[in-house]
Amino acid sequence: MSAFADVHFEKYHGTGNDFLVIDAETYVPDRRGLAARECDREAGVGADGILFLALEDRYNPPRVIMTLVQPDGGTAPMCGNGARCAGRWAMERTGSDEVMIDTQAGTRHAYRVESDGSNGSGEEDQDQDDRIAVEMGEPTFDPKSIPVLADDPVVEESIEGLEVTVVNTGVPHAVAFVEDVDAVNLEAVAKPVRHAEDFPLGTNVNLASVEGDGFRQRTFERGVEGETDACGTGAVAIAAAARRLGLADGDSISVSPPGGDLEVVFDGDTATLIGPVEHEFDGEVQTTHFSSFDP
Ligand SMILES: N[C@@H](CCC[C@H](N)C(=O)O)C(=O)O
Repeated sequence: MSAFADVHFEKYHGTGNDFLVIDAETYVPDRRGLAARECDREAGVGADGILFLALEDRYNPPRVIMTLVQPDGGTAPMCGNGARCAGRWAMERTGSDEVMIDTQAGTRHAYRVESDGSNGSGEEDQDQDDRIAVEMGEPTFDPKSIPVLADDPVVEESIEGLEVTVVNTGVPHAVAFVEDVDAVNLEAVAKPVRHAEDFPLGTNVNLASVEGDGFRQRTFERGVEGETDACGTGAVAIAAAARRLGLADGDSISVSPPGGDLEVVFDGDTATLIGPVEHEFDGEVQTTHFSSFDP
């Protein structure tokens, strides 16, 4: 026997990387099924994943436990833009300007970076104009931590015909620097790398090209199994790989995916991801409750 229940969601995006946010207090028996159905851009609401967020507001700063369920039904240990959206969600609920986010990749500090108001926005919109920063930890090139099957760090090596540098920024990323990200068929070059035997858990695949002082970004995401408008861990991966290859100096690196502009700031080797987050709209989706008891 089964019954339907309405589940409230809030839709957020960070530079176009979009998520349904569901309060983890809401009982959703089949999170995988809900994500597969509702992330579909034709049959469902459409999103790059569902963030189930459990707020613990008795702490100061408040804590949030973040679980990202992706459209393929799997969970990811970390999501940079998801964490920025989770940060905004918790800040809206608590009024706090900083929160701690518990992810499978570790606890991350998120905080509001106030807008200087120079875009002429009125007071009411000021909060939405503020950017959200998340401290992302230290990117690692250690093969075992990525994981990638190699004895030494994979730096500018060919995997499935693409010259990549491989780094973990909470999740695995392969980064290829190319002349022009738009001149490459991302899907065609990324899929073989995404599924290469070198990566026991698979990998996300990024293309980057130099633009001005920063980089343009295109990312093929594991779990979405397609290109997304932005990827935060991918932006950090591009910045970390660029520093390692001597393509960037300075502590602040701008990375621009199709959905907007991100900034990656290094303090030593520790990276912070900064960018806009928007609360788009709210709605209801249906979930199915199954019961084995049939009177
Ligand atoms: N969009 C995310 C990354 C989400 C996880 C990734 N698809 C994976 O499975 O590793 C981001 O902003 O970092």
